[in-house]
Amino acid sequence: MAEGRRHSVDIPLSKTIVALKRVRSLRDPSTNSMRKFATAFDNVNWEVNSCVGAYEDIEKLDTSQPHNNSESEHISKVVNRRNASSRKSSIIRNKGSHSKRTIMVHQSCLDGNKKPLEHAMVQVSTNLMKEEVDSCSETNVDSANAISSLVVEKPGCGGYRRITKVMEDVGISRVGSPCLSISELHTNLSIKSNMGFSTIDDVAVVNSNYSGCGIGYCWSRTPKRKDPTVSFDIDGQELPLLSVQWKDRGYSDIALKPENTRSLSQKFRPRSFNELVGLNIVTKSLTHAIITGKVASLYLFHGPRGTGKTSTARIFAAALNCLSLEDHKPCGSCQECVILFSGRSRDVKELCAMKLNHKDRIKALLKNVSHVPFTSRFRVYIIEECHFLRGEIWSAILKNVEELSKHIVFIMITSNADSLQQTSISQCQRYHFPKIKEDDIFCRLQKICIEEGFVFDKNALAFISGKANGSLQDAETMLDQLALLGKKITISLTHELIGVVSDEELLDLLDLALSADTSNTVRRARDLMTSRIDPMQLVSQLANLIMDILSVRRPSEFTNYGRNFLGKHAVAQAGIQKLRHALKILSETENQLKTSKNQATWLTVALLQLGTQEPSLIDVHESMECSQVTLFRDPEVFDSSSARATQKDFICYGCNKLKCPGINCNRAKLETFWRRVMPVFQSGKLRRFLQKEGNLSALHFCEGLAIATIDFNHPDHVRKAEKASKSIASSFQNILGCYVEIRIKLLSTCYKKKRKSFSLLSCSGRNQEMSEASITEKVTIETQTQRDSMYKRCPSNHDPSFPPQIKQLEETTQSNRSKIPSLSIQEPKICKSESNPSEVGEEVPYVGIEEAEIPPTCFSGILERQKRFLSSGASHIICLKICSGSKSEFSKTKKGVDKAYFLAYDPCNLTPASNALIAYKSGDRMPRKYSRFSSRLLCWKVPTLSSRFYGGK
Ligand SMILES: Nc1ncnc2c1ncn2[C@@H]1O[C@H](COP(=O)(O)OP(=O)(O)OP(=O)(O)O)[C@@H](O)[C@H]1O
Ligand SMILES: [Zn+2]
Repeated sequence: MAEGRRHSVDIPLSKTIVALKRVRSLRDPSTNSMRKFATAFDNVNWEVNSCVGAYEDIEKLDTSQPHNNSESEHISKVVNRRNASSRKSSIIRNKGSHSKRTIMVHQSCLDGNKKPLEHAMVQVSTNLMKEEVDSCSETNVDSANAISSLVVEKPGCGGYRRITKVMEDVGISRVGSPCLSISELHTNLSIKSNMGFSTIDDVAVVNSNYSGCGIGYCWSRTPKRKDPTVSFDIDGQELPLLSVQWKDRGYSDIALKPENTRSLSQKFRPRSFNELVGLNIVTKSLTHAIITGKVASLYLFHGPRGTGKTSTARIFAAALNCLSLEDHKPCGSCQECVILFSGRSRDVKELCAMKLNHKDRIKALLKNVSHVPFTSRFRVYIIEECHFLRGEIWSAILKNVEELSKHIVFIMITSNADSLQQTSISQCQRYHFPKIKEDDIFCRLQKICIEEGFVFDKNALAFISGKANGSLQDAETMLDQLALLGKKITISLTHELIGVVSDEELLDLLDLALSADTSNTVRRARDLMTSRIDPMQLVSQLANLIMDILSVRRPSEFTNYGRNFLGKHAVAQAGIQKLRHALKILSETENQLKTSKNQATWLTVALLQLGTQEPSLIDVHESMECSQVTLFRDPEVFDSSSARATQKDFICYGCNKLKCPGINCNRAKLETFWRRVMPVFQSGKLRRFLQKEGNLSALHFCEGLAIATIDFNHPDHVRKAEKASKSIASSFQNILGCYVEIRIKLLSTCYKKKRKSFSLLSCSGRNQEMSEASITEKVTIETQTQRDSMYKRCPSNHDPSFPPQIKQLEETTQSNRSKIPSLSIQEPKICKSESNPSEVGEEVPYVGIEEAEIPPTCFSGILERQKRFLSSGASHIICLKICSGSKSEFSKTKKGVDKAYFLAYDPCNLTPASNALIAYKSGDRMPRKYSRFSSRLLCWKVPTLSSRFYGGK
């Protein structure tokens, strides 16, 4: 403490109090946490000391309060016995669970209880190490017990009262703050004084010279003590271990006083193994360890957050030290239990790994650890977030843990066990804390509601249970918030608070999307996303709902509406396939949304894709029912199967038909597959090369063998691809799980070279040669097929009402196909109306964009118009996307927009059948990368898109 004082800055107490008040106002209203604002105060140690000026301030504030002699008499006894030679001091420490603040009031009333407070000082501690470890341990302080950190030595001398008066004057109250209100302070203190010393809860004696263990205060905020031989006042010698008196006087009630809690989580924090929910195995094992005395020195509690790891660690620590003679431990009422649960045990410390990540600190800890426990049987160190511990710190602990006393127990806690090194955890007894089951969470919430007298709707609780994602803590927090809105917890209130939509609304949206009702899907999705729900949340809700449907978990829980939906979409196999496809799209969309600035739009696009079903690879595999993996592993088998395969018929992936002539093959499906393979290529260079130059033109399966044909336009590219054929094949194999033969093809009659077809085995000399003639023939057929296919799919050929400009545009596009780039087609029309999408559609087919703004309505207008593409059999809906990607890049080029290209979503993956839109700046050349697609695309020139287009303001 002397060390700390050297750095002290004296500030009057009145300022301290004002600061306290300010601290309270800085509290984050959503969490009531100070974490956000704590930094500035982290190392501040407020202390009232013997500074004359400060004391005068206090005197001025209140001199009228009478002193409480009975309190002081009692306390002074303790003081004298404890350390007569030390400077006597009173310390008021106020440490909320998050606020990381300490208020210390030192009082030099050496001799008695009637002297007024003489000194006051606010100390700013620069004893960093100590402070940091202090504050780290504070993060775990149960705020319910925040008051127990109020430590007053000699409260009877009047200083305390004056201070409380000051606090009262500045209006500090307990509500929403880790500080007790003045009335609570008084109440607590008077209870204490009535109960005598043994009933101290909020009052303890601290020697101001005490410098502690070097680790600072533990979560229990127990004052540190240097010399373990100095007997502590509550050491069991003067007081019975299981004091009936205590129980009778409600000591434990005070320690665990539920009114002091700030949240349901704190109030209902479990204090015995029985109260833990969903952790039967863990509790059974730990209880058994205690009963049999087989206590390990190192435990690792890992699992998702909010599943009771910390609570279990505390209960285990209490059980280890519980003095009850019965098997049911912790009893909750013996001295050890009470002290521990009131958060003041000196032998059970909770530390944060982040703060221990320092050699000196861990040294200090291990040195300290070698002492025998103060009062308890076991000294327990609970180390939170242990995945932050550095390797060397782990080693230091592991090295020492065996040599340490048998009475030392480390409990490592983490929610991220994957990041721990195997060597670190090999010595630990590991306990996994699984996610809590929804039913268990539901029961727990119900119990809390009943105890709290909330009126509740069971559906609301069920909904919260599902939303909590296995975290009971999250569920309790949600309930807590709902309870603030009134005593009745209803499902609609829950939806509103949590920002989700009801199952009915979700089903409605899903129904529209699956039925390919484009305009209504867009409208409904927009309604939801503009006012009710965040796109990310909507994706996740939709995905969960589909999973529920697929798992047929809750059909009975669906309303009539839900059952109708099930009847419509989830009865036939095709419906199930569609839902699976939808789930897949949603999961891909979720990833995409994470980096997107225009989430609502992309989600709408994804929803529109739900109606267009493309059987996934899995489906193909299933339908083929082949034992691909075995065949892949066994070249001999492959050989024979390959031979058979060549004689047999291959199933085309594109059209799912045998002997596919390649004419009606669905190119889009191949393109989608090609796109899926891309991320699997480990080499970015190869990936970019294939993406740019290659094109998957065929994929055939037969009994564990797949043959993929990739086209290139230039012999150099073919050569390059040949070199990489092995890795291309293995990437395909990774995805398909079967043997894959890669055939590389030159897509031009100008290059009539002899080409090889490659398989993985080709590297071992089993190349298959294709005749020159066959290649040329196939190439010609394919290009012709592509053109036919594109022409057939042109919406204008099916839809007589299609605007003539588009027809003309398409014709021009066709005729321009050979020219690269073939860009100048048609001047854009400017969107006249932002508000009416249909008007936009009439004015400008497909694209209507105004220089200044791209209102969402315009965009939906685009989507609206694209419905035509869908209805005419197009397989993709393509949205515009800025190609250069980043907003900053756009801003840079905003003025001279010539560099800002607006390209269709990943144009590399477009096919003629995609009927894609591509837009680019007037007068500009399309980037070379995309130019080869220009012949396949319908092109418009568009004026500048504003930044609002992609989510800017
Ligand atoms: N298994 C459980 N049984 C009873 N209550 C639980 C359980 N899990 C969580 N809770 C509730 O959640 C609160 C927080 O739990 P606790 O701090 O023990 O979880 P944790 O797993 O350590 O979480 P974190 O990883 O976020 O620290 C408790 O106060 C309690 O109310
Ligand atoms: Zn006990």
